[in-house]
Amino acid sequence: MGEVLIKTENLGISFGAHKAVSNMNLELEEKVFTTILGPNGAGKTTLFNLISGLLKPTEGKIYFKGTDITCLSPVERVKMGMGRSFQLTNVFPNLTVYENVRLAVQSKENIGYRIFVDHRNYTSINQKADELLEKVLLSDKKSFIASKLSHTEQRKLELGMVLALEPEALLLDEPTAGMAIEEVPTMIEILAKIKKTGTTVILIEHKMDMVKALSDKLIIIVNGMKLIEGEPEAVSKHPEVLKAYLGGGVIDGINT
Ligand SMILES: Nc1ncnc2c1ncn2[C@@H]1O[C@H](COP(=O)(O)OP(=O)(O)OP(=O)(O)O)[C@@H](O)[C@H]1O
Repeated sequence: MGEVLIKTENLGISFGAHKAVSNMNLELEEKVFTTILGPNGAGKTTLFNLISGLLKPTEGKIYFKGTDITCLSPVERVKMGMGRSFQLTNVFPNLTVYENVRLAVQSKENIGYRIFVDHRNYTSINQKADELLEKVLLSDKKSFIASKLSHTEQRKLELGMVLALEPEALLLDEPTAGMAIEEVPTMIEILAKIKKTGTTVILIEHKMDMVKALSDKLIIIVNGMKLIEGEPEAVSKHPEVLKAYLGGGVIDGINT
């Protein structure tokens, strides 16, 4: 078992009388690709919002590499090594693909506001930007204006920008949302490469091809609570999971 990177202890949040996430105890280990599954409204995105600091819990604690981060801001969590995609909100639409990624690399290097910078730094930034574009299969779109990209390409760009922050833990909320089914394999290819580098990925995803191809571990959430977790094969055969999803089709195909 690897080191626990993210841990939640009795984590919960209520919106008025509604408990969107409750009594959530998770241990997410480094280098493990974990997929969070659950029906619509189960609390998956809310859980991500809690982990990444966009929402403050009404109960419980969150730890990152053993440090209590419950009260830290999202930016402080990013600095500690947590990366999260934000559904295209971080892409600058009027800049080129290359400029977008360069800016993300620059922000990581913390030299964004320096006027006089050794040109060797720029060479290294350019090199990193090129590598990232290759990783997300966008090298051929480098000079395109971001707003002119297809939706799928924009999702890839967004991913490249999050990767520029070199996160140890990468939280991805439905990276294939809005994509045509034939475009899913390219996202699987990109995430498989990221997985190979040893990045810890926590994914929320409904597309079962993707879940099956990448997950080492599944966590099923229903009504804001963890129903079960474990290896995909075992989880998909668990009677409680079959009962919870009977007719829902949410886990169709995991064990085929
Ligand atoms: N800011 C908020 N205020 C009030 N209720 C909220 C808020 N955010 C989420 N909820 C509620 O919490 C519940 C969980 O929502 P959440 O978006 O986390 O579900 P989800 O599992 O991500 O669903 P989906 O798969 O549809 O994205 C829902 O009932 C939702 O309406």
